Amino acid sequence: MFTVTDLEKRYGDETAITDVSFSLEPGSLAVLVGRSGAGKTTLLRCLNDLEQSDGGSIRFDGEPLDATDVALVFQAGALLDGKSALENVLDGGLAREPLWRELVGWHAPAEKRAAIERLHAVDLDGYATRRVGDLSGGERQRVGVARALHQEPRVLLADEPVASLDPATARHVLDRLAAVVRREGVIGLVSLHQPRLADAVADRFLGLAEGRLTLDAPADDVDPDRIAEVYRD
Ligand SMILES: Nc1ncnc2c1ncn2[C@@H]1O[C@H](COP(=O)(O)OP(=O)(O)OP(=O)(O)O)[C@@H](O)[C@H]1O
Repeated sequence: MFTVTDLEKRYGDETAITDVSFSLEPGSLAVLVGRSGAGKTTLLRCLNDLEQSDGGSIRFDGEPLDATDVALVFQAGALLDGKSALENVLDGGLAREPLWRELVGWHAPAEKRAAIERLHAVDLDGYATRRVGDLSGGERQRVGVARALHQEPRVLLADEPVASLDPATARHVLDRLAAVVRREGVIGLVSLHQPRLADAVADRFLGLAEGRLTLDAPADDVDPDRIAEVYRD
């Protein structure tokens, strides 16, 4: 169980998030919703250790979370365009490999097999040797998901992973992400701005309003009116 308790983050005098507490189960995808400025990115950055929180705790099965347990899905633009899809995914596992292997571009066969399996999981069979710079937005975003999975995280985070995609492509990327989260028993937390898409993939909803958690419920118990409330002034 992934447990966040009383998390707080301030920027100077401004409180970005406060009193944020929730728990998430392995193998489920939680969707984080909220208006612009509600604190979604701040929360995800605190969970990924990109920001130092000002209070509260983040634990996994009662133990403080190790930064290597958490992976953030790279935005498509953060991938290395000149490298192949497979090389970008392999980069996700660099922490497990000696530096010299990366320098000479040689990866252990087991790592390569695992990386190819990650590409398969996001429907990118046959794309291993394609240059990422030549892929479409949806394909690149799926490489980003495969790369994050190759870190073998316990917690997978994504900040608006489909913001720049058309609705059908966005749905496909999210469906693949949800499927691997469920199959691999990872804890998934993604922020989304499109309530319809959120409804299609979420196992649980978290909603932030002005830095406070105002919604935390299984998706089956949340109707569109309840989500609209999170966005209300
Ligand atoms: N580095 C920063 N320095 C100062 N204030 C910040 C910083 N980052 C975020 N904030 C403030 O914290 C609050 C929460 O911002 P955050 O980016 O987390 O919101 P968000 O819900 O992700 O918004 P959006 O949907 O627009 O991305 C906002 O008031 C924002 O202006």
